[in-house]
Amino acid sequence: MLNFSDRLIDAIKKKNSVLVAGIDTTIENIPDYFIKKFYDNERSEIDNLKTILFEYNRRIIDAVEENVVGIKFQAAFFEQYSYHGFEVLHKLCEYAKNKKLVVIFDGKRNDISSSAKGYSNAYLGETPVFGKKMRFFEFDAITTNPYLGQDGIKPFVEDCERFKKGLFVLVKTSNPSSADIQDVVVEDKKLYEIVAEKVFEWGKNCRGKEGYSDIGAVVGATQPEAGKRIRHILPNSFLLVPGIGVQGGKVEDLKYFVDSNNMGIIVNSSRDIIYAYKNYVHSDFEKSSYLVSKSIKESINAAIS
Ligand SMILES: O=c1ccn([C@@H]2O[C@H](COP(=O)(O)O)[C@@H](O)[C@H]2O)c(=O)[nH]1
Repeated sequence: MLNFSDRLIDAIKKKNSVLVAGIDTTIENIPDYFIKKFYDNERSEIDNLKTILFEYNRRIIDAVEENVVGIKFQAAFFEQYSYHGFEVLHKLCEYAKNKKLVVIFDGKRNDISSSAKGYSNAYLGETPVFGKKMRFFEFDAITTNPYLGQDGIKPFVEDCERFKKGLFVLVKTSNPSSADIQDVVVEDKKLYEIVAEKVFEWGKNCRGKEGYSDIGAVVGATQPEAGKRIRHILPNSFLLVPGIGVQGGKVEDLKYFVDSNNMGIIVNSSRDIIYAYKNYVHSDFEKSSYLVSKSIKESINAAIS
């Protein structure tokens, strides 16, 4: 099997898209007509929740697959429904994977090394069970928190090497308070620059045949200045860039995040795509999500070409 970065490059070329659709769906935001269609009074509330959450997101995936290179599943939106949500996440991950989409688990996980290994087993690798190895999820990549340093990251990096998976380490996030900690200056450098240097170190032995590392970084689209700096520190890493649209990140600024080949980024959009029906003339949510994802894909391509 190819390295994660090589698989990602192949998928980008095939789709002519660096857009990733984010699945951040809550039941409250699913259109009433869709809920009515699938809600069955004979079923339990939990069974209705699972059915409707799966059926809505499955249709979103079908609607956008032509325009996106992958799907990013935000853990929080499944965790809020406890293990019922995780059952749906499991099915959706498999569904997207069968469509040859790159699937990312956005869980921002990490801990001390023994616990980090548990996370990595779950989402990237295998979990030992009664002397056998069991694989529970088929994600291609995961987002991680760098705060615990190298021993927390190592289990993930080892599984990336072993199972040809990818990692996106939080370096500079898109939220308004990201400066509180990430911009703190330590010995003339901002903390996020030091984290980016660590990402370079952690990823320098995990390169695919195209020369890109399988260990990348999350950098918010709302942070073009940081994007420029981080690209300089990480010339051969993929940047996962969330924050366009609702959060205020501008597609035109993506030119600061790409590498010298105008490559090396994937760009996430969640709410603009999954709830496109709210802003669109089409009452049909699938058509709305299709049209919005097509338009975002085209505007990104124009901005980085
Ligand atoms: O810095 C970060 C890291 C992660 N995210 C996640 O991306 C999506 C963004 O959703 P939109 O609806 O497109 O704003 C969401 O899942 C965040 O948790 C981020 O926004 N910024």
